[in-house]
Amino acid sequence: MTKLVYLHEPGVLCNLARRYGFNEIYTYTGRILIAVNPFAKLPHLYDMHMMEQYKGVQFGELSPHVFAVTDASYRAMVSEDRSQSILVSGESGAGKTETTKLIMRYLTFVGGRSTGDIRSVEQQVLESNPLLEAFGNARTVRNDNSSRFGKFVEIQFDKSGRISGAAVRTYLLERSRVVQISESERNYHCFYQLCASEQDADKYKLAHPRNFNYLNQSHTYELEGVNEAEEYLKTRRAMDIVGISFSHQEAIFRTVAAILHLGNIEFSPGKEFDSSAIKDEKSKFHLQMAADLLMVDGSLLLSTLCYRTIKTPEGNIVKAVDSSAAAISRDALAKTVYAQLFDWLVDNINMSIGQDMESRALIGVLDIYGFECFKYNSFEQLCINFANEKLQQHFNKHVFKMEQEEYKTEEINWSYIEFVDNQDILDLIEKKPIGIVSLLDEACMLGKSTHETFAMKLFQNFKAHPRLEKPKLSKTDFALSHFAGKACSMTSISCKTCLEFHCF
Ligand SMILES: Nc1ncnc2c1ncn2[C@@H]1O[C@H](COP(=O)(O)OP(=O)(O)OP(=O)(O)O)[C@@H](O)[C@H]1O
Repeated sequence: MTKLVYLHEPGVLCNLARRYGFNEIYTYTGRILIAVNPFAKLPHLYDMHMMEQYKGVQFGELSPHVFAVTDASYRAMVSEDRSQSILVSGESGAGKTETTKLIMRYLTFVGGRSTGDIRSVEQQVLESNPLLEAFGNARTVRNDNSSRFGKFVEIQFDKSGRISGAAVRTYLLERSRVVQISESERNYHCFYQLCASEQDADKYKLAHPRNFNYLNQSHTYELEGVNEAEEYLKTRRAMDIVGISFSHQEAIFRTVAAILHLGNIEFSPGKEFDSSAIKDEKSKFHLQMAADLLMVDGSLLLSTLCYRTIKTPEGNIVKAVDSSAAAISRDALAKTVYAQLFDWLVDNINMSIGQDMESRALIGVLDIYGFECFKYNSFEQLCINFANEKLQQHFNKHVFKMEQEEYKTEEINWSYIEFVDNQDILDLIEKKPIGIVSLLDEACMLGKSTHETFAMKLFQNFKAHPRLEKPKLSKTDFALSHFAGKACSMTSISCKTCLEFHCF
């Protein structure tokens, strides 16, 4: 890419398209590898012969390839005795998860496990994939099996450069999906698998997904070519492999079923002003089911949803909430329980794979959502885009700031590269005591905050901030101007995210 005469967006796109036309899906921009998803199996690109070709070869000597990047990272770790990271970023369906798997395969090839274990780390991490996918993947408009969480896979090495352990760390699980799904999309796969599981579905009083509010909002139940009952058995098998006991497996699916029943509890206005009550007999049934499955007291669960406790210096005050607030509490509970279940699963996977706490160095592969900008954006998009701004800052610091400092000290003659520093937007979001996150924290702590009061406070504090905009027709939305794309040091894409404020 850097050899192009005109280094601008049309030139870059044309170059990528022409190379793609010759089945060249990889292209370098300096040390960055751009991959264009082939959406076709290209086994010759990834076979043993290919891995052998790239092993130990100087970066840039052979055609651009994900193995070359991984090899360079491995060599740097061994020669500099320092941990390395590979960032895999892109929009949904771009091929991040596939690329992460290829990186792991290559690392196992060059650093094969030292302990004589028959199952390689790659195998173990891959074997845990069906489990992570059942609970962390869902159908989106872009991808039938879209990962709805970020993942940092750590491959740990001993002093001789052999793999000694691994761990998976997950980030930013899309919790909102548990209670809310858009048209043509689905909730997490595990819900549909359990509904199709026949005996277990009967045991937990489940039925077709159309009967559950958390699954029927999008009217999309099936995935092409997927048999949910078979997938359920695969998930169970993956749990066996990871070493999750039968009783724990039962507890996991009890929790999944409880969430579905929780979603069917509806509220109506209570007798007193601003209070709520359970709506009807059907809701009562689901409340009792949810309580039984979660092993809690049904009436206590109901009062937890219909009342809130405010802590004051004089003691706790219990206050009734209206039916819409009770429904928000119900959804918050469902999201929290699901997120905790997911984290628990990840911990179990890590115990099974085996981490090496004393590893010499590691190679981390970060597979994470790129910038997101939908028609309606929520707190989750704010977090995802903030994470991307942080990564961009890290990249700027290492590729531009530090590199150029080094040129300066070594008195190398070069022309200074202009880059957009995104520190201002990071400050806007994270600075204490006044930044978006601090103001949100404050709003959540004050009982009387509303979307309007939060927005007002935000605009009062950042009246003329170049990265913050007030959309014309709304009193509660705000827009952030993000910067992405500078990673290629040539494109600069401005992404505006309108965020509706939600109190969590
Ligand atoms: N290198 C590749 N070779 C062949 N097919 C690929 C390759 N990379 C991606 N694909 C195809 O693209 C699909 C989507 O890829 P993947 O799931 O890795 O995307 P993603 O970027 O992780 O998406 P999401 O963010 O939604 O999880 C895969 O199921 C696969 O069919």
